[in-house]
Amino acid sequence: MPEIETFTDSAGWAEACAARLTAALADALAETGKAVFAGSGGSTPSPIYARMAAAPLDWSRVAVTLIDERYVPESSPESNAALIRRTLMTGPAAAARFVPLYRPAVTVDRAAALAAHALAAVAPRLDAVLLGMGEDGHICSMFPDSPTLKTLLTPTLPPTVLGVPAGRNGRAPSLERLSINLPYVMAARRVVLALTGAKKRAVFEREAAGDPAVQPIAALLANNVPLEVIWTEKA
Ligand SMILES: O=C1O[C@H](COP(=O)(O)O)[C@@H](O)[C@H](O)[C@H]1O
Repeated sequence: MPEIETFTDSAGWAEACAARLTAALADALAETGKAVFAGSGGSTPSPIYARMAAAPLDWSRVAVTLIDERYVPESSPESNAALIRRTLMTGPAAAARFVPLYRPAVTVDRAAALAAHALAAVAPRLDAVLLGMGEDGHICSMFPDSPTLKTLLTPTLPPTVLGVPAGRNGRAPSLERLSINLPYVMAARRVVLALTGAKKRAVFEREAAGDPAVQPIAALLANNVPLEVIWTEKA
């Protein structure tokens, strides 16, 4: 079980997450002259993004992408791209280049192939990754019960982006999705998992000990992803 770094205040939690991620981007900029950040969507990361946006990085040399996306255009309130543009890519950070996962293609699988191609051109390796986790244990768009889960969790594939179908019979996800796969996370320079709330902490602790073939968190740990788990009771 990895250490869960615990913060009693949400500001300290957001600050700690942002500091780890921007330090990884600064290291990459110093070593290679460029850096790639992949962020999560959902309700958790906005305070982290607000703090990252204030970091004194040369954002013009940073590429920003997503760990997963709903298969919707940026005009949709479900769009993770819209969230990250609004909360991270502001002020000096607006100079960063955004690499979207969503593409208005004929199918979600075709869109995933186009996104994988675009991402590979700028990011054979991600320098800083911010993961979130749903209360059902999904990370990225690796949903328990999804037919794409096994492929997304196969550690021997090359890093790529895959289409994820909507769940059937009321199961998550409600929309088609796009997701990076486990090898992208495994190859990353630094990976932060930002958790909030007692329920997610309990899910994490339970899933960490689970079957890596069907539980994303267990798969990350089994494949030695250097996960930095940072938790606070309330965001
Ligand atoms: O659908 C998603 O959910 C997870 C968790 O979201 P949250 O609202 O519980 O913070 C998120 O990490 C992922 O990027 C997003 O697409």
